[in-house]
Parts: sequence; C-alpha cells; structure tokens
Amino acid sequence: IYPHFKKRDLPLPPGPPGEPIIGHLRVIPQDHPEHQYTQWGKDYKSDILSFNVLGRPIVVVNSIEVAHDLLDKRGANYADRPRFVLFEVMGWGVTLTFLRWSPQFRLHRKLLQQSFTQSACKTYRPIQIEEARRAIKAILHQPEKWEGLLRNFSTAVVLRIGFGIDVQEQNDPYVKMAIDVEEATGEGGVPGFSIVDMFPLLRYLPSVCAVLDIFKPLAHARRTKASIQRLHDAPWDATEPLIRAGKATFPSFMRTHFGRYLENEGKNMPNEATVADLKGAAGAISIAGGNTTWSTIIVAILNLMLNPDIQAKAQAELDRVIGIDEKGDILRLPTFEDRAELKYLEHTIQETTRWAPLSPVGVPHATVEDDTYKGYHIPKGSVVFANAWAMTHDERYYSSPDEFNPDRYIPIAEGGKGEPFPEGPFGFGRRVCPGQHLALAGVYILLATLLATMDLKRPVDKDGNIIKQTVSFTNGLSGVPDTFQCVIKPRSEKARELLIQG
Ligand code: HEM
Repeated sequence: IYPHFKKRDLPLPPGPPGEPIIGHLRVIPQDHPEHQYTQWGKDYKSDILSFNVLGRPIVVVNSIEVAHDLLDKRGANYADRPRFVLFEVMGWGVTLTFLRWSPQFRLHRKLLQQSFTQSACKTYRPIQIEEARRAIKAILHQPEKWEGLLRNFSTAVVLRIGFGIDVQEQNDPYVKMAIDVEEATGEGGVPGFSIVDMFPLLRYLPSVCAVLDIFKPLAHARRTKASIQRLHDAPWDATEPLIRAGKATFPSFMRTHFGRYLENEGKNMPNEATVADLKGAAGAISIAGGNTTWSTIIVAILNLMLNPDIQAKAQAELDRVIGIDEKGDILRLPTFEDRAELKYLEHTIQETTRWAPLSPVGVPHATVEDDTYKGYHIPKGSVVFANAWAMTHDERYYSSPDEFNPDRYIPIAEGGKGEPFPEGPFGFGRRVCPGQHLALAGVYILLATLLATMDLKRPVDKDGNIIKQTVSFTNGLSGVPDTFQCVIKPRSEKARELLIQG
C-alpha cells in the first residue's frame, strides 16, 4: 500500500524496534504516547523519530526546530491529513480538521482563516464578554456547578459565533446538543487509531457481526452519527429564515457567509462554497472551539487554585489596571481594552497552554510526497505527529518545565529569564489552528472577569485540612482535565454587585 516505504536508499529516522507485520502497533502506548515519544527522542538522541503501524509510516517530531523546518517551511508537503475513517463514520465529513489536502480543504481553510484573524475576531468581542459575565454571574448563584457553567460559556460562544443563534441563559437545547456531540466525539479515542482507521473497509461491517470489543468504536460512531448531523442542521435551520429575511441581529460566521451566498444567488452569480460546505465550516467552529477553550480555562483555574501566590499576583495586576476604590474594591468589570496592560495575566494564559497542551501530540498531518531531511527518508503518506508536549517541556528552552511559572516569560532586559512563548499548542504550518486568536480572546475575558471578581480556593475537609487532589487528563482528540473541586467565592460585596448588574 505504501510503495515509497521500501524504495529508499536513505535510512528512516530512528526509533525503537517494532514487531513483524504489525510494526509498532503494540509498542506505541495507547495512553498519553507523548511522554514515551519524548523519552524515545532522548534515548535515540534525535528530535525526529519514525515508526510503522501495520506498514503505515509514522513520523514524530519532538522539537520546535524540526517542526519549523518541516511543517512550516515545507508546509505544502506536510499539509495533508491521514484519513480519519471513524470520524467519517460519525459524520464529520465536511469538517476542516479532517479534510484531506484538496481544493475543498483549501476552500474551507480560506473561509475559516479569514473569519478569525486577529482583527476579524474583534467583531465577536461583545459575544465573548456577554457570555463571560453571564457565566460568572451564574457561578455566583451556583458555585458548585462552576465546571459545567464554564463549559456552557465556551460552547455558547462558539455556537453563537458559528451559527448566530441566540443562546438561552439556562438549559439551552443547542448548548446541550453541542456538549453531547463533543463528548461523543471525544469518546472516539485517539484519532486514526481505531480498527476501522486501519482497515477502512470494516466500516461496512454489518452491526450484527461487530460484536467484538475492537469494534466498539465503530458501533459508537454509528450511534453518534445522528446527533452530529443534528448539530449541523438544527442551529442552521433556526437561523436560516432570519438571514433570508435580513433579520439576523448578531454577527456570525453563518450570517457573513450564508448572507453572501444568498446575495450571489440573487444576482445569478456562482458561489464557491455550497450550503453543505458552509454548514460543515460552521459545525467545525463549534466542535473545534468549544471543548478546547473550556479545557484551557479549566487548566488555568487548576493552576491558579493550586498556586495562591500566582492568583494573588494576577488579581493585584487586575486591581491596578481596572482601578480600585478606597475600600480596595474594583471599580468596574474588565474589558478587552485592558488586555494590553495585563501582562501577568497574558503570561499566565501562555503558561497554561505550555504546561498542558491540549492536543499533546497535535492533530496528525500527512506527507503529500517523499521527502529527505538531515539524511533521513520521509516516505510519502507518512502520518506526522508534532509532539507539542515534548516541545513545551523541552529543557533546552524551559527551566523546570513541569513547574507552572508565568514569570518565566519576563524578558531578560527586565531581569527575567526571557523564555519563549510556547509554540506547538495550536499546531503548525498550513494546518495551524485558525481559531487561536478567538480562543485566546475568550480565555482572556473569562479569566480576567473571574479573577477580578472571585477567589479560587482549594476545598477543605470538615477539620479544615486541604483536600489533596490528583491532576489527570483524558485521552483522545483533545485532553480534558479530569474533574476536580474548586471553591469559588466573590472577592467582595462590590464584586458581587458588579456581576449582578452585568
Ligand atoms: C485553546 C483553544 C484551542 C486549542 C488549544 C486549539 C488547538 C488546535 C490544534 C492543535 C489544531 C491542529 C493544528 C495542526 O494540525 O497543526 C487545531 C486545528 C483547528 N482548530 Fe483549534 N484550537 C483551539 C480553539 C479553536 C477555536 C476557538 C476554533 C474556532 C474557530 C478552532 C478551530 C480549529 C479548526 C477548524 C482546526 C482545523 C484546521 C485544519 O485542519 O486546517 N480552534 N486547533
């Protein structure tokens, strides 16, 4: 199947020995392979490694330099994706994340990239600020539900931005629909590693035959398909009549692009994107942007709770920038205009993405053609993982990389260590996350509002002792921190009032 795998005079990048026929199928750990890939990089003294799974070449990139050389500088050759058959069965067919290198990929990439540039994201600030304040006000009333309420926040933001629907404050049906779909997609496991990804024809196996455990993901994908379709259709159907009537009040991806579509149609002009393309792209915003933004916020909260000194420093900075009255209470809620001055908060957000990159081995790319790099052969069709975890924990750049320390980014000129902002958590090259500015803006406004108004404390038992909690992450398309407890209380009566006023 992979003729170029054998036809070579140069060696493949190094890696541990595999087994006959199945190669490294059982050698690569199923859970959190990023750690083992990092260790192998050290064992083989190489930032590029190779493996094969059932004959398919796999390349793992462990350093930022190699990622730049291959995924950025030779971007066109590394812009493909492997086929994600299981996700196709689920119904994620016209979703940018899973599209192969093709004209359709380029169309979707253009649509999404243009829509979420640094400056295009400003259009969506009012939605982000409104939802952030709404979520923290809800936490004020139901502090024990903080985790779910923050999930509602990130899901509501991407649904509103994608489809322009008006999300209800509590129990919104679309938010529920999107969360169910996110969970179901997450349960699909590590992308590209199910039995149907390896043997695509098995997707047609009749359900009665698919009784073995290895076929569970297939059964799961078939069950989930209808809900994924619904997530594309229901919010679209709700907004379409409003856009047609020119009555869609909120800006959204759908309003911009479907509005343009209708305009062209009215003038008998051709449309580059079909309705299916636009639905798929709006759906991609919701699946790629909800869970990831939420998880980033949760990781930040975890670290702010575990490090009260960091939390106090971030709050002191907010107080200084926002202004406080004679009693030490903040004068107003934070806005996007404060962001440039909130350097410590910005470093805390960067440190959050560095400390626990949410897609630790990235979303795999694939090579379009054979390549040669530093004397190694990289076959056409190789699946390429950019090990973001290895890059953001690289001791050559980061002192005590497991430590959460926002101060590591203070420039040398200001007496700091001048460690670089992380690269890798949002991927690389022509596949780099098109939603990164939107995501970081959402994380910023949520954390700024939360820290300005609330204290995050570790829970204590009835004797007042701090309850010890372990920190762990799920596997899958993006790692989500496992549930932990956090006590969230208003910093003052004034903070409470500001939140209630909105
Ligand atoms: C903190 C939050 C986020 C993180 C950590 C994140 C991370 C990533 C990563 C690692 C990739 C794969 C890049 C690669 O293959 O090299 C990706 C792709 C993508 N992200 Fe994000 N993302 C986040 C938020 C968002 C948001 C809010 C959107 C909404 C527009 C979004 C839309 C996408 C899309 C559509 C892709 C697929 C790009 C492609 O395949 O060409 N992401 N993201």
